[in-house]
Amino acid sequence: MSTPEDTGRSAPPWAPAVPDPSAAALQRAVPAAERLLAERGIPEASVARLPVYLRALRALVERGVRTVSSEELAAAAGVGSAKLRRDLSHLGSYGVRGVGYEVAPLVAHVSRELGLTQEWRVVLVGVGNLGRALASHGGFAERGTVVVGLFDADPGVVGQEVAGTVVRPMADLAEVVRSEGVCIGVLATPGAGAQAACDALVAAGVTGVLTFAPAVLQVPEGVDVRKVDLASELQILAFHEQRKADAARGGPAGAGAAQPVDPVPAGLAPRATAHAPGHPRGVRRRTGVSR
Ligand SMILES: NC(=O)c1ccc[n+]([C@@H]2O[C@H](COP(=O)([O-])OP(=O)(O)OC[C@H]3O[C@@H](n4cnc5c(N)ncnc54)[C@H](O)[C@@H]3O)[C@@H](O)[C@H]2O)c1
Repeated sequence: MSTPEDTGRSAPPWAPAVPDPSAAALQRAVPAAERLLAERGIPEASVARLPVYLRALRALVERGVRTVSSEELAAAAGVGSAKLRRDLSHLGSYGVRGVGYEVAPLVAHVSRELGLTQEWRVVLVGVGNLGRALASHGGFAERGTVVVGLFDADPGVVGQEVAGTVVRPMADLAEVVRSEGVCIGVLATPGAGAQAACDALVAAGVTGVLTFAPAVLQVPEGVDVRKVDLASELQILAFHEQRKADAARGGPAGAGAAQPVDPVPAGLAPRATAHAPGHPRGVRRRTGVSR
């Protein structure tokens, strides 16, 4: 692939396009990553790498670095430089030959594309061990999100103060989502209560759900679910450790080497972010694989 960096094409204008009213409405209603996928046709894998680039770029800003080559930035982000150039070119962001990328403008550009220049208001449902830890996590604000409500179904939990916020009953959820302009909900309930809590979030008007619960959630078309699954991630690592151990013993699994007790299903390959566009409208979508 001939890259603009190689051909010396200059950087595009950084100024944001003036949004028309419908685009502005869409921006409020739909998570930024979905916009990148749906409107711009940017591959999901590329969108998923943008936060990684942003983290690496922010570290460069903190070190006072003003420009960075694609090779340096790719190394900092842990990807190949050709992939990085291709990903950033999807945003219309091209390095300049002999200079690379200007760091600060690129931070602003990627942040804007990821919707991080606006504040995303989030509610959290399920204020147990994990929910309390998440609510107390200070990193949300740095990433452009702010938790505006904590909710739980247990009357014994409702009314407690967690990280400076009083836990509210589920009956208040719809009102808070509406009045605070919330479009993202975080689920930290046990698996058994997850679908009911997810349904409550969706009924309240939430269109993006981040779930930590070990459950397959069903949501209507137009609602995005991302699943954080610690157990599966560990299982994937264990699978790869097993393969490395097999290779070190000089043969593939099966040549006398121990087999994984519970091999990782193909759909759980590392970084699997299957995007399944084009679901028939109105059909509830299963979310066994994180989107
Ligand atoms: N994904 C991960 O990496 C990861 C890591 C740790 C825990 N977890 C999962 O997170 C979940 C929470 O774990 P925990 O240790 O905090 O559990 P917990 O029992 O301490 O807390 C769960 C809370 O959810 C509330 N709840 C249950 N059903 C509800 C519903 N329908 N609506 C609203 N609130 C409801 C309960 O009242 C409780 O306060 C579990 O499913 C656990 O498996 C996931």
